[in-house]
Amino acid sequence: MPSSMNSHSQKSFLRTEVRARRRGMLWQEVEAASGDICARVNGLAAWREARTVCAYLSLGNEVCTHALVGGAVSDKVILAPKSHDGGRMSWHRLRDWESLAPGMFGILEPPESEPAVEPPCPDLVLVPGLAFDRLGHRLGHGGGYYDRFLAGVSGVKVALAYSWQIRGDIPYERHDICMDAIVTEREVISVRTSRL
Ligand SMILES: Nc1nc2c(c(=O)[nH]1)N(C=O)[C@@H](CNc1ccc(C(=O)N[C@@H](CCC(=O)O)C(=O)O)cc1)CN2
Ligand SMILES: Nc1ncnc2c1ncn2[C@@H]1O[C@H](COP(=O)(O)OP(=O)(O)OP(=O)(O)O)[C@@H](O)[C@H]1O
Repeated sequence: MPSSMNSHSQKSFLRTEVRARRRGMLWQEVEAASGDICARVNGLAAWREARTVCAYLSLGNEVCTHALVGGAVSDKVILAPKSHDGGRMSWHRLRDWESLAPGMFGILEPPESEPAVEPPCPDLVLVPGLAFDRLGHRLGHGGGYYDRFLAGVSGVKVALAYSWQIRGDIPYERHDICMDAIVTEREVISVRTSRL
């Protein structure tokens, strides 16, 4: 990446590269790695002990959260987001998979009948992203959705990523919120061990 770029241009440059690589993954790769990643999440005390979890619902070739989240709806309060204009998300109880329908961005969202939980106060948040570094910096799609939300969250922030999404060259800015851990198919990267 050209080092003369400012962090805004560097982010756009990296987004294009990472999106293309992720779109090129085979579904078998997505499934296999997602299974390994979710098994690692299941092994974390922070996950097992969490009563309320804010979880992203995966789209396309993102690390698939459907099995992990679907398996937890009976013993945790799972909150899933609805995206709104202006980079904001509201969080709604996920009760059953059948009631979900694609919303903005084509991502599955809870129905209008499910009221927003405000504030959501999660013990743990499952965070999506395009790329991360080992210090917990995150590159997202650029809407500021997760930065805005996470700025007010005190629960443990756990990102899910393929090991190739861990890089040393993530541009970051003051508003970017760091992850507490990043779980890949190969390892759990604990940025702040005390929180896991
Ligand atoms: N699952 C999920 N929910 C999220 C995010 C996210 O990254 N993942 N976002 C985080 O900010 C916000 C929405 N922003 C988004 C912006 C662009 C794309 C997108 O273009 N995704 C795919 C294409 C998906 C497909 O295959 O149809 C891509 O990366 O190629 C997704 C979400 C809020 N909710
Ligand atoms: N806490 C915040 N309050 C207000 N604006 C914010 C906040 N965090 C980020 N933003 C704004 O959101 C925009 C996008 O930020 P950034 O490029 O870091 O997004 P991202 O983390 O890649 O996106 P996303 O969270 O949607 O995946 C920026 O213009 C930034 O100023």
